[in-house]
Amino acid sequence: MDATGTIKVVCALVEQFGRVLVTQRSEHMREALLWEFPGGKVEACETETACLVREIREELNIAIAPYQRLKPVVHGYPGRTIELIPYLCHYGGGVIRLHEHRSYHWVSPADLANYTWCPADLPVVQEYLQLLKNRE
Ligand SMILES: Nc1nc2c([nH]c(=O)n2[C@H]2C[C@H](O)[C@@H](COP(=O)(O)OP(=O)(O)OP(=O)(O)O)O2)c(=O)[nH]1
Repeated sequence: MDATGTIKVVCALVEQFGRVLVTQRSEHMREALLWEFPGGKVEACETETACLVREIREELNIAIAPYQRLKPVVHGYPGRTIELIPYLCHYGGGVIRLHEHRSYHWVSPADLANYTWCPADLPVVQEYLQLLKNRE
């Protein structure tokens, strides 16, 4: 959390074979059953990328290598505000085992718009689609 009370959350856009990994929050989590890019809250004495690597290993059992930070999104949920910080990541090995999430999909860019996203993720999806267009 920073001085304004905003909660810092990092999330990973893990890419493999032209698809990106998306996860569905479980019924027990806040924002239940909505889709997100996996990640979590940054602890006080941890870098963003170290946090992301740790969270993805803990939640999904895979290794990742973050390589590009995207534009952070500040979003107000009832009672709290988060700053969602996305990173493009390479998949670094391991077999996905879900420890917290309900489900996961490897999604092609054209299908990203069909998911029911956490509201904070909508600008991230838009930026990612734009970035892919510029890569062509
Ligand atoms: N990991 C992740 N969280 C997101 C995304 N979009 C989004 O709005 N969030 C929200 C959901 C949660 O409110 C918060 C992340 O918190 P978390 O998953 O680490 O923990 P939590 O709130 O479920 O659980 P708690 O520790 O507060 O009880 O950020 C996203 O793409 N990835």
